[in-house]
Amino acid sequence: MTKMANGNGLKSSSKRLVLWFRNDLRLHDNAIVDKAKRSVASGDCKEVLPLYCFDPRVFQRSEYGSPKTGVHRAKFLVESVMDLRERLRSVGSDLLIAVNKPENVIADLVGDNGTSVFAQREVTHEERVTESLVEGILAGSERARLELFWGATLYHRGDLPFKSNLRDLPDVFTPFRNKVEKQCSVRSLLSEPRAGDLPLGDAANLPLVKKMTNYEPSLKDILPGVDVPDQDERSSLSFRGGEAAALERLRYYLWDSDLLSTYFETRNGMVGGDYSTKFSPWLANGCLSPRKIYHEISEYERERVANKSTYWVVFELIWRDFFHFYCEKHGNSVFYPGGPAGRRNDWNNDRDALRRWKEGRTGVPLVDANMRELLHTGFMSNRGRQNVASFLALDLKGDWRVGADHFESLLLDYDVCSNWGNWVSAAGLTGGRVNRFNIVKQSKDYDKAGEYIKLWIPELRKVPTQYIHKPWEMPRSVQESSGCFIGQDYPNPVATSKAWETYNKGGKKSEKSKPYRGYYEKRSVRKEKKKSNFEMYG
Ligand SMILES: Cc1cc2nc3c(=O)[nH]c(=O)nc-3n(C[C@H](O)[C@H](O)[C@H](O)COP(=O)(O)OP(=O)(O)OC[C@H]3O[C@@H](n4cnc5c(N)ncnc54)[C@H](O)[C@@H]3O)c2cc1C
Repeated sequence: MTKMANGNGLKSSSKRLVLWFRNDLRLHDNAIVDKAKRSVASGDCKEVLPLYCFDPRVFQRSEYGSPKTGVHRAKFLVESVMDLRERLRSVGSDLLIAVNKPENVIADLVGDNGTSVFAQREVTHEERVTESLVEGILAGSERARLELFWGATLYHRGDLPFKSNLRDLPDVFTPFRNKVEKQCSVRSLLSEPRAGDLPLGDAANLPLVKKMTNYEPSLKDILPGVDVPDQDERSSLSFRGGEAAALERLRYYLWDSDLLSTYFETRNGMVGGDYSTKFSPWLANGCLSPRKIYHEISEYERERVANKSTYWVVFELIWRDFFHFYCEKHGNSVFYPGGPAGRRNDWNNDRDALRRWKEGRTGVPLVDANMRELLHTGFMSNRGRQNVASFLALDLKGDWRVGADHFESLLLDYDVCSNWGNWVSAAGLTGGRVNRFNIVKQSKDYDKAGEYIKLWIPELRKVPTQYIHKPWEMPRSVQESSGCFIGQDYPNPVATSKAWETYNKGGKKSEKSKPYRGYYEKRSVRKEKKKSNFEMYG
């Protein structure tokens, strides 16, 4: 008998299973659910206690002073957890919910006849520390243990064509993609539980279990003193957490709208819900399995059309896998100032510039519009993320970790590997190529008429298109007629780059212009195209 069991009177005649949900808030294609189902079916256990803990450490302030989880993501998370409970109830189970550290809660749930705790394995520092703390607690009992399962990626960790410690995992995407596509296949989906597959058993009557299954979490419990803002009407999508909403979005994007078939052409947009899949918040919380998306796309390709667009969503999911495995390989160095490349730390700490970047007041419209969208909604397009990250790290030379931390705080789809991996890459610290974006060129290419800029920067609404990408060049008379005085209604740019001058005011490219004709991405596409039609920076 364990100390924990004695303390809490959780006596039971059968072996208990605690399903500790983390970033896997779904019933479909879920490794821990599948294993639990099989343990029950084989008679190995009769009590399954699904559990979710709102860990207070995840809601504290970061070392940079930001709330680690901002209000938009916290709301999405509560919705996701509540949806999981609904789905568990629909199969005759329930979800125990606590606002407490997992190691404390799990200690209280250990039964006196043996307990296994199943959880999805994570790869980054803080998550692994929590795993060790749970392990430490269970080590006090001979008959309790933690079992970790792989479940976050498209390709299973165990199927990778690399050494088990990932030392030979390529540090750049293309060789990684080539190898996994050639040598691995995506596993089939794990089946969902049916009624009775996950019985609470006798444990259902325990006071502690009753208390936790009756508990309805609210945002006030996990983020005390923080009010939930109304949804901004300019939001690209009305994101709602949970597996049900995730599957709805999947159905909409593939089957109801056929948007999948044009993804390649639309994916660089910035306005509205349809330009890209918007699967990321659900993927990050595990409400949607990447394998589910993959198999659904295969079905779509069989039934409707298979083209570059249908492939490209899978390609993006491989990017997601790449950063997951990259972060596992490189460990804590992805959080260091010099990144895995170990470059000397020469990032500046101009607080005013960093603050202006965060608030969307740099005076560079494409950057500001994106930063304001993030602040108000918790979302930003991939195009936007690439640009604001490049601007911070390579134009302002600001400490990229402040940027990554700000994203961590605000993003609805924050995923430790996708975020820190993309940031370390944007800062040029992976050892691979450095993608410095020409912000003005990008603005002209992807927001030609300034529709996106005007949506998020009302001060610029009357500015003629000719000046919308570089308002600091507006003559005084135009500032007057558009009701926007630079330095007064809208700031002077915190930084500019010589490269931005390489395009004429009308938006035409100056043929003689140096120092980087076109932005890096285009050049790399041309180079990569020689190898494959499907190669491009994601
Ligand atoms: C600085 C920076 C930080 C980022 N932080 C995150 C993050 O915290 N969480 C996150 O999910 N994505 C992050 N991304 C990647 C990407 O911007 C988002 O996944 C994408 O914008 C989400 O929108 P979507 O679901 O419509 O993507 P789609 O274009 O529809 O792509 C489909 C899916 O592929 C995956 N994906 C696409 N691009 C990438 C990429 N570059 N890296 C990893 N996965 C990718 C995502 O899971 C996405 O949902 C970041 C990118 C940058 C440049």
